[in-house]
Amino acid sequence: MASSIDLSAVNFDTTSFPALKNDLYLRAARGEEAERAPVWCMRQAGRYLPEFRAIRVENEFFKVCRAPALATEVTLQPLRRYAGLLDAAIIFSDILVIPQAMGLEVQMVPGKGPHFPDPLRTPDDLLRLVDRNSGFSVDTELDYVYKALTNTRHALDGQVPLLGFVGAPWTLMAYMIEGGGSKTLALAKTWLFAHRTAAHDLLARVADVAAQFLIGQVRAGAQALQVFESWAGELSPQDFAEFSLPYLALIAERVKAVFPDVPMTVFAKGAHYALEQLATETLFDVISLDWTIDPKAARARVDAALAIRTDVVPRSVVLQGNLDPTILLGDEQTIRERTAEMCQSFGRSGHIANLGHGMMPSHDPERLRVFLETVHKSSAELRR
Ligand SMILES: Cc1c2[nH]c(c1CCC(=O)O)Cc1[nH]c(c(CCC(=O)O)c1C)Cc1[nH]c(c(CCC(=O)O)c1C)Cc1[nH]c(c(C)c1CCC(=O)O)C2
Repeated sequence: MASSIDLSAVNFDTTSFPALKNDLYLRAARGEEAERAPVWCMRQAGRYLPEFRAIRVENEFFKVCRAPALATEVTLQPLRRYAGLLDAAIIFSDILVIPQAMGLEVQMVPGKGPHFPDPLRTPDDLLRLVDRNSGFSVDTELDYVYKALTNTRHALDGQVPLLGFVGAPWTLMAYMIEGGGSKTLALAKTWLFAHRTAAHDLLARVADVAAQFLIGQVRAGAQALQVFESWAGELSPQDFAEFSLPYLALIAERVKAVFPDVPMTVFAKGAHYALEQLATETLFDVISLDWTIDPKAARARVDAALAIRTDVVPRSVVLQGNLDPTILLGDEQTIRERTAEMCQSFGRSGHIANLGHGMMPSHDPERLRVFLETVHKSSAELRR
């Protein structure tokens, strides 16, 4: 199967792209009226799909990220399988391409996840990172992601919009110091409380790269952007306010200064304590929720926070989410019920349907189809 992909059949022309045929996601993300909630899934391309695993047999994870034809192929796999059911494509890549570009080695260990053989240990290790001052160019280092985006945008032929993404500074810092996944993030959090200046230095450098990278992704063809702060929930509200929020806000500000009309989503997993701040102190258009918060409560809190802010330009904030991904391990009847309840709970507007986190390798692809079909049906009924 993998060998049938022609690696030379690529198109890197960024001057013209096919016309968009389904703009439901973009309209919803901008807070415009939509006939139903658009739907897509985090990790919609991944190991739960046999066609993805088939590609991975012969191709190491980062090789797929770096070969535009392969990245395009796996990005399109869920679009093909769930024809007409997904309203967005997300480029196949990883948040860890930034630490790699900044000079750290990252391996993807089968069955274990990401592994940094030589992570940052002490503030002195910051000298090992390359940045703008050492002649490093984001656009050169990460050009392979731009090529994957451009080629994928052509291959999509306007079926749905193409999303680009980055990892947020705190989450990337945590990986760069922990060297992989961790239960407590004790090493990374040591920096917050023992090396506070170095922590801010690192966060600022990553934020700078992330903002430039997102701008480059739009130039390459991304039509909307998402920032993943997957480890926000490990921070107290006070520490989120110091070590995460300002960098999220900075990234959105810098991208919006160049591309004000490109919708931006923030997914700060576990940080529902910060909903009000995300809504009023950043320029993100969409806040993505995990499943630990009731959508109705989230909507009410965001709207209340926006209503009392008379000092900013009035804006609406769209919510994305938030079905617990493990519900897709349940029976079809339960998936239908819980998905319909979720749609109802988000209400008749301002919702992009998604899971509260990514697809898991143990998911049955047919259960995801039930979720997608149910969103189409219940959301349209709700708005009729
Ligand atoms: C934390 C994080 C990472 N990567 C990402 C995040 C943020 C989202 C989240 O919180 O889950 C983001 C990501 N990673 C991947 C995508 C592709 C696009 C999509 O959503 O379909 C996206 C958006 C592919 C991937 N990234 C990874 C895979 C599986 C690796 C493989 O094919 O062997 C995929 C499809 C590997 C990866 N990459 C990362 C981890 C922790 C792992 C291992 C996780 C696992 O075992 O499922 C870091």
